[in-house]
Amino acid sequence: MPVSAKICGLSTPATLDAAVAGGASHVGFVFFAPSPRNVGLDLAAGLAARVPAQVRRVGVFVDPDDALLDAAVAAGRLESIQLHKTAPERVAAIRSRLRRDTWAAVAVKTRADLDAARSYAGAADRILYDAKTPPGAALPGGMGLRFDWALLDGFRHPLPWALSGGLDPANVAEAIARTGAPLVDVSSGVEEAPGVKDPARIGAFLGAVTRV
Ligand SMILES: O=C(O)c1ccccc1NCC(=O)[C@H](O)[C@H](O)COP(=O)(O)O
Repeated sequence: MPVSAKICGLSTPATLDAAVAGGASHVGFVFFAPSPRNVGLDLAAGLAARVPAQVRRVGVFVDPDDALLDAAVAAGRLESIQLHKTAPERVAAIRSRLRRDTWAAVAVKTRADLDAARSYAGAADRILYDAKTPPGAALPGGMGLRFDWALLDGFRHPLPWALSGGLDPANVAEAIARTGAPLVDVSSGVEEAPGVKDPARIGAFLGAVTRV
């Protein structure tokens, strides 16, 4: 089964085009003002128009309100909603109201953190395992942090899932081999600076995934 890849935090036509050309299955647009990858509605609309039918547009949010979701879904023509720091009941309500493929991010540092994934069964369509960022960090994701992949050994995933956190062109093949991830997600590992994606690194990441 081929492994799918999401390139997250895209904010320019050139890097979006590199993700599409390299075979990304998903492209992510961040709607979170403190992020260096935040896209406004106009930018999201322009980027969304470049995405071909076979690639899914994912909006990335941190416990969003309905007004932001509605505006972003319309502007970015979002097919999937990725929710960080959002309680299961709220994830379920968003999924029910928007009727979109809905991902719940689970922040992982210890094995006990994985228990949170179970609470999203019936509420979300997919779990995104991501590295837990330190207390007080400005962002709950996109910080290039990795968690111990061995924590996933033997874990019974309650939903379809994806792996993220500190992935890059050099380690993604090992990550897939080690965890069996069906979908991998990257942001800072394909950047030259926070929020500045590098088309060559995007191509290298997707090439490494394709060769698995
Ligand atoms: O990327 C951001 O700036 C961001 C901001 C707020 C919430 C989530 C965010 N990113 C989520 C992602 O999907 C990232 O791809 C994931 O955390 C992995 O990031 P990285 O470790 O930098 O590859």
